[in-house]
Amino acid sequence: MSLQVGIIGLGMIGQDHLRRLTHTLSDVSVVAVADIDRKRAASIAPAGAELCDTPHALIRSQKVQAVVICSWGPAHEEQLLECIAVGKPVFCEKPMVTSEEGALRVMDAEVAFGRRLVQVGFMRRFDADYRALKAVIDDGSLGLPLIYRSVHRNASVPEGLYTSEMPLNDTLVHDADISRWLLNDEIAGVEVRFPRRSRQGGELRDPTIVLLHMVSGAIVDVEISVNIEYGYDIRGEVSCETGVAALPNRPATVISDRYGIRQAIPADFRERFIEAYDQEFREWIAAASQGTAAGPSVWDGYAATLVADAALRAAQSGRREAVSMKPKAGLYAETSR
Ligand SMILES: NC(=O)C1=CN([C@@H]2O[C@H](COP(=O)(O)OP(=O)(O)OC[C@H]3O[C@@H](n4cnc5c(N)ncnc54)[C@H](O)[C@@H]3O)[C@@H](O)[C@H]2O)C=CC1
Ligand SMILES: O=C1[C@@H](O)[C@H](O)[C@@H](O)[C@H](O)[C@H]1O
Repeated sequence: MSLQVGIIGLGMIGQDHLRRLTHTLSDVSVVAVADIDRKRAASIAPAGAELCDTPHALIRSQKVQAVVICSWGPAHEEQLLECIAVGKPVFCEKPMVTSEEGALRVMDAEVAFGRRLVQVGFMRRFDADYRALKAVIDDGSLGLPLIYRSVHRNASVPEGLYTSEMPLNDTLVHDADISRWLLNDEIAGVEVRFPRRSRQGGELRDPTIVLLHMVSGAIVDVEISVNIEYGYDIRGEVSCETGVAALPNRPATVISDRYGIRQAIPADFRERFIEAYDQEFREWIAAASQGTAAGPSVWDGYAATLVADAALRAAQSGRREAVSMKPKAGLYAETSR
């Protein structure tokens, strides 16, 4: 029987995930939806799906075996805690939560439950190119990783809705997570620098440079630019002791014509990571069907939250700010790597 899923939040990414769960992937059916914008939910709900008045009603619905959370970040904690309270597997979009205290509450609840239920939406880990890059680092043929450059460029962000804090507490979480995963390391400290401001973003403080100091001593430098205009551009390059491994540009048709040689650039994350999101959900469906979760865990969501908090502090202080994690619970021993 297919996994009966309920989706909370049917905005941009919720609709994209609804499409893949209803049209692309197998062994799954969307049986319920909820959104504080009821009209939106009603207009988007697939035929036959229950339109729930609240996330609470969706999570408690007898029909729903597993939950997908695509609401705004500040709503995630309450919804996650409720899923854990009823023992339902849950996929939660990033950011997992928006405070360290919130991350610890979710972690305590899952640890007390005694089994992993939560997968966090760090889709880069499911991307074939990032997986190939990690395989090269892990096989050790280039020696130890020393420096990782992570470039994260968005064509644009919604004016007025995307604030100057968001490069650090919304966008950076992907680079922080992929750095930990690629380098098999944890983040010990964070520095933030602001280069010349781009005129593209109006009042927005953009771009941003973040240095992530890893426990091993490796350093990650992250460029976050959110108004680059030409497309969505994600790059990564790992300098190791005896070689360099780089993430390829997205394979796309190369056009040669009178303007030169051109390769299309993805418009946004939905296009660039379309297969990664599909694979992320394939693996989620497989684990949730067994009543559990795999992939990026609450521990990883907690790590990303601490890094976001440290980055916000570092932006204020101009200094390196420490990231200090609690000891890892046994439940998360097998995850992250
Ligand atoms: N992994 C990824 O690449 C991406 C992740 N995201 C994350 O997904 C989440 C949603 O982002 P978007 O779809 O871009 O936002 P959005 O604003 O387009 O959609 C959010 C939807 O959730 C609903 N909502 C908000 N609070 C709610 C609540 N308490 N209960 C029920 N419904 C609620 C809103 O009415 C709206 O329909 C965010 O956490 C965002 O960071 C977004 C884009 C890409
Ligand atoms: O999660 C995402 C967005 O919320 C965020 O705003 C973008 O910067 C990221 O690239 C995208 O993956």
